[in-house]
Amino acid sequence: MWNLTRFASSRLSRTRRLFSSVIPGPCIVHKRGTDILHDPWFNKDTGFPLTERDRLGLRGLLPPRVISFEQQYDRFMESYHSLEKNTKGQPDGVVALAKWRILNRLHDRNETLYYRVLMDNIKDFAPIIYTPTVGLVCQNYSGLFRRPRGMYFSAKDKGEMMSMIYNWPAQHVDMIVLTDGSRILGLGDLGVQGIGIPIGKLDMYVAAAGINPQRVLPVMLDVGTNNQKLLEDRLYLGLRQPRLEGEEYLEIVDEFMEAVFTRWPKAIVQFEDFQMKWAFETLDRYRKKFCMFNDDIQGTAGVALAGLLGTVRAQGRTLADFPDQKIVVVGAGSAGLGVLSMAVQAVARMTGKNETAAQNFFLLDKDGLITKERKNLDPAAAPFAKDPGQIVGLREGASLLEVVKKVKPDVLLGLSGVGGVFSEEVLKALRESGSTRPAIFAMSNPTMNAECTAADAFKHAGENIVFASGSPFENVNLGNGKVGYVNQANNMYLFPGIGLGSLVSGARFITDGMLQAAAECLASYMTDEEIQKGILYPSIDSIRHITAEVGASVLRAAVAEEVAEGHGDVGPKELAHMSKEETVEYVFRNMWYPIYSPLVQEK
Ligand SMILES: NC(=O)c1ccc[n+]([C@@H]2O[C@H](COP(=O)([O-])OP(=O)(O)OC[C@H]3O[C@@H](n4cnc5c(N)ncnc54)[C@H](O)[C@@H]3O)[C@@H](O)[C@H]2O)c1
Ligand SMILES: O=C(O)C[C@H](O)C(=O)O
Ligand SMILES: [Mg+2]
Repeated sequence: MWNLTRFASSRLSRTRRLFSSVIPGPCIVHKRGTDILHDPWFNKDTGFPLTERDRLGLRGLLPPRVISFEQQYDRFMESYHSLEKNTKGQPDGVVALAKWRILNRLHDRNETLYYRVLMDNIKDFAPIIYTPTVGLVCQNYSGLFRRPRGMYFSAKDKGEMMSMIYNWPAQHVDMIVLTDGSRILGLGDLGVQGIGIPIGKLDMYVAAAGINPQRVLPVMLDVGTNNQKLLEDRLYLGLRQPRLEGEEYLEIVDEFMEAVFTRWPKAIVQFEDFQMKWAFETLDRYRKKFCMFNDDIQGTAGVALAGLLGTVRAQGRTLADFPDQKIVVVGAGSAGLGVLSMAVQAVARMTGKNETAAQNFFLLDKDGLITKERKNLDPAAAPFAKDPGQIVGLREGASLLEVVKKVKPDVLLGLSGVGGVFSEEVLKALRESGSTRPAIFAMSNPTMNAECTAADAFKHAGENIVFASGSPFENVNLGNGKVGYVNQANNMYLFPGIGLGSLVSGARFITDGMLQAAAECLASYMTDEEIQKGILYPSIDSIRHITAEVGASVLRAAVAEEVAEGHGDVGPKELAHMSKEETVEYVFRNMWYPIYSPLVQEK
């Protein structure tokens, strides 16, 4: 079942080879003159060749010298590096926002150049356009706002959404990331300011999955906010009213979904950073009706499961030992429950036993260990609630320290949103773990919400641990030339491939089988050699390659489950006849790559 195919070490060179052959086709433009210069999709800045300057009415609107794409690229990187130099010593937040601004300005001006620098420098730039800086951007959004990006549907737009959706200028939309801003990373309810998250996620879609940036749409559903500080902030840009609840809330989301799928029936909607009750409710409500998924529940689960399977391998054991792993999950929200559900499914498949699949998993929330004695036990958490007395001395609401001391877990996995809950005492208690190589997953974002830092994990829990965090940390210098490797366990390794595979297969829905295929693909990507070093996930530098592989796995699962309807002129039968290699090539061929296309004026 878990067929761990090893990939050749030439992964990266293969990606480069596939893209080196991209020849840009002509691009039809309906505009002239300054309208072209002000359109970031068509704009080439000083890169317009003289022939195009003549044909498109640009002569005289630009300095005379034509600068090549490579020179423009170098010029941007030079200004970026001098900004780094000039801001040295300033507070981290100031530097991060300055870097975000310079990238955002390029994004606003010239998308081709922006996405090329993003792709080529993804390791350095992901922490700016994505977690952790995107969190800071959302917190300061009302002050940082200069020009809109994406669409805003508010509670005041009820009854108008079907016509509003046609205000979006692009004729085709493939990928939508939608939030209501109610649980932005671990930062809570940020109302309309949460729009930064769909923007950042879609930047990752373009960079990692090669989704055409002309076909993405970030969306904010503004149903109010319960964040008192924002309600009192005179600069706040969202609705100044408490969040809609119950049916009133669902009516807004229903209306939005109907509008989107009426205009773009083949679009995919990713729900992102919804508070738990709406995350589960909307997933349940729409997943059999529309092509959609919830990234925090489903994307996170696959990435965590791949990491958990990697951990078993890192202990020198076989995957058949996974059901014996004792796993303590801290955080019983949308992410924590999503992870446990997928882990339980994996155990049930491996052992053939459903009833006992959750027995080695322990779940805690803000009130401690969840047992069957919990008052108002959330039905979603019920399958993981322990029988009190099942483990001597473990009572309802036991603290994390008590649980770690008694259970001696192989894995401690945090999705609580609370920085530092893996305290020194808890980490030291993990030294008594039954595992030869305990694992710590401090998955909450952004950095200050991580359950512990990488340095503390290696210092207190021991140097032989495996460590992963949701936001990036530097590797830890353990002295004597030894390095504590830091993995980034973030759903960015899966959501782009889930979206891409669904898109190019023309999936009607996103099934459990497709999500499982995505997780298996990620789990099997790493070689034994890498895993032995504690490296559970690919380098972010190869995110485009892993995303293509994940996309192809998702596509094949969609075909196998008979939900693939085809894409463009490739029908379901042709998809079904493709070999594994052909699906990967097909996915690569469908990935957009930033390169200046010759512009042709529409007659
Ligand atoms: N790394 C990733 O890919 C990834 C993916 C999704 C979510 N996350 C992060 O996970 C966190 C939680 O997301 P969510 O959607 O599940 O949120 P949520 O609000 O639905 O759930 C949070 C859970 O944590 C529990 N909790 C709060 N304080 C706690 C404490 N002191 N001890 C133990 N449990 C505590 C709450 O009771 C709740 O069960 C966020 O910080 C988010 O950024 C990371
Ligand atoms: O946004 C991220 O970096 C991961 C995840 O979706 C989260 O909500 O924290
Ligand atoms: Mg999220």
